[in-house]
Amino acid sequence: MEHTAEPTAEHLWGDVSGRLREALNETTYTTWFGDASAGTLGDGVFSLVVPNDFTREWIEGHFLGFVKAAARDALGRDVRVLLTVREVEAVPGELVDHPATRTVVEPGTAPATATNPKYTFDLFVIGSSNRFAHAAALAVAEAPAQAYNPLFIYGGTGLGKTHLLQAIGQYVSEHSRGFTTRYVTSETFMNDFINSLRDKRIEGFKQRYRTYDVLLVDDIQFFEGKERIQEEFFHTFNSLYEAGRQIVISSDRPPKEIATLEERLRSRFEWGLITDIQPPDLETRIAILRKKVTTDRIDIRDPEVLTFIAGRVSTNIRELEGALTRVVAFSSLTGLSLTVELAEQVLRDLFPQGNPVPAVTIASIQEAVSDRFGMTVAELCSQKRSQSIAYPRQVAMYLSRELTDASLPKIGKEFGGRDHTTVIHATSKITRLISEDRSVYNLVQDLTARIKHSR
Ligand SMILES: Nc1ncnc2c1ncn2[C@@H]1O[C@H](COP(=O)(O)OP(=O)(O)OP(=O)(O)O)[C@@H](O)[C@H]1O
Repeated sequence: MEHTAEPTAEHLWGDVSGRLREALNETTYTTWFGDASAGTLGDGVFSLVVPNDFTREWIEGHFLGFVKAAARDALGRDVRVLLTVREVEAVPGELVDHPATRTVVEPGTAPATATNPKYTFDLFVIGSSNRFAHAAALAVAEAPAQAYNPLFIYGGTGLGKTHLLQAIGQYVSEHSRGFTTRYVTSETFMNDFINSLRDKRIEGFKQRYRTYDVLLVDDIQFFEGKERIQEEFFHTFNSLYEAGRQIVISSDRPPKEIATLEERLRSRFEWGLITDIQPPDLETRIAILRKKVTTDRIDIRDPEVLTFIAGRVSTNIRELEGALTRVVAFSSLTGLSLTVELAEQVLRDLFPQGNPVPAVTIASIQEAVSDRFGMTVAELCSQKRSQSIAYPRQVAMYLSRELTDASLPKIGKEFGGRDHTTVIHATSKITRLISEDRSVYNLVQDLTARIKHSR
């Protein structure tokens, strides 16, 4: 860089990022530096702003030398490089699952769970197992508070409840201008309530939750045994209902099976429509994989590969998608073509044919992962955030999400009482790394095989 005066931080970052791009491969660069931006430059210190602590720790652990060297080359002298984490604030009215009261971004957590853009009606595959739930959700989205109110959708893990709830939210936001929509997990609702009590802002909480035109509450079974929050939800429900606003609720079981659900709340849920989602049949599973292949632009020439995967993974769509991801990752990492034989090789240990596999527990995953990394389960679940512990923890959270029935809040709780957004962050990060980094892919494959065979 030719300069006489001190360049700005932006100029320096422009130069440094160009050098990093050349030194690292494109994927690595995008993964770790794609969201970085220039901070400040002065007094011999260059600060670089990154989106979260996970990225900060990873860069510090792996690339700090690179960044320093690139900055030295660009400036012609040494500077200290300081990484800082970007502050994120919730945007009022945005369709996010994020308690607006919580502004502190915990290290290692995703700041806000922006609604997944893929959770739309267009990308939801209809089959006999979900036809009715889909039709009810669409009717509600087209005419909030007119078709079915409340709409209660229940079904086993990974069968598309969150997808449908968020599809309603996105549809209303796009088609009914002026309508306010909020998607929350029941855990977020509860945390929001608790924080408002603590901060003496309960009026604000009530005002907010009681004025949404469409309120979508996911995984309501989390309210089980929590009387105070059930009472608050009861009042929220009544206010919304009386004001002609739409409420949509999901749960892993029907209201009558949620033990200790207050009777008056249970009967409110029965005012509207209760519908279930069942595990998809083979045809639907193949159609879901086809849709995913098209959406993600995956190049699969042999259609038998999808039939094979759909035949192996039968109950949980999240697992089904996970199986596809692994097969595709293995093929692209090894350069081998995507055939049924390759899929069979990748899935052999993970989804053995024939004998039904007993359920995997979070505890068995924690044991296998901590054993592999030479640490104790207590350390794995501790509050420590160093990279050497955070990474195994994220792998274990990813496996818990993929291989067990546990909900996001439940997984967070089992890993030292963490927020469910931490689990979302961990799973999306590891999902991405699996297809980019052979060692991560191998690790996840080995661990899965070990966990499945240890029972
Ligand atoms: N019918 C469908 N068509 C396309 N994709 C689907 C369908 N059903 C589920 N999926 C996909 O399967 C994955 C799991 O679905 P989702 O998260 O909505 O399940 P869930 O029922 O909310 O599970 P949990 O109770 O564990 O939260 C998502 O990636 C979702 O997009």
